[in-house]
Amino acid sequence: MKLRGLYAITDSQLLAGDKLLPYTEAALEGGARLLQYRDKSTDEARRLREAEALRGLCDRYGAALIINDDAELAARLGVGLHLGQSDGSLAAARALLGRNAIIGGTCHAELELAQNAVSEGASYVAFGRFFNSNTKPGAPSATVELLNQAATRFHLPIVAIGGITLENAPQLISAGASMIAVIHGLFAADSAAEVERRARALSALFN
Ligand SMILES: Cc1ncc(COP(=O)(O)OP(=O)(O)O)c(N)n1
Ligand SMILES: Cc1ncsc1CCOP(=O)(O)O
Ligand SMILES: [Mg+2]
Repeated sequence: MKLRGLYAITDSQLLAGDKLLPYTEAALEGGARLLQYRDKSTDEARRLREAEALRGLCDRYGAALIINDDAELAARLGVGLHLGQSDGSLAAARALLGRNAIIGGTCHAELELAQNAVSEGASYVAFGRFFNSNTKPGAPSATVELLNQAATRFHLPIVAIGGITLENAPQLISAGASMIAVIHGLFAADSAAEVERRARALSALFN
């Protein structure tokens, strides 16, 4: 699958109640190509159930599901994985999930972290946060200039994350982001119809 376009990431607070499935379906209907299940809870049974439901949705829309943090869950479902710097080894995840799995790594604002991720077999490297983030305000901040440098140096998809909206996304795409990963700017919405509208507008930036 070509890693380009909107990368939607779930949030257990924004999607509380019965919103997880209708809102993520709306994001997929609007054009999201990757969907990350990001749930920090320890309720294994619920996490498995929700991730299975999201895998079914992604299959229907020709998108790919990525599990945040949890290599075992990704292996169990046969889907992709995103790992941060403290979430375990990318190389071990690649060995576990196989050569075709989509595996991404957080690189904050450091090209050297991206170099390591590439060496360990990452499918994409993620930089950010680029703007003020409601979801993760304390994440290290990255600049558009860094994105330019990364795009010149690395020949694999580059994901930008952190405070991304329809207004500020174009500068990241111009600087070389292959995907924009969005939580609040997509899912902090009053209705599924609004999520779909936002996803469509964000996806159209890649046309
Ligand atoms: C696409 C993408 N990029 C970065 C992150 C952040 O991962 P991490 O640093 O492990 O932080 P948490 O998301 O686990 O809180 C991500 N999840 N997705
Ligand atoms: C997980 C993560 N890592 C860096 S910023 C961020 C949060 C992105 O969410 P939002 O789009 O709401 O800023
Ligand atoms: Mg993590």
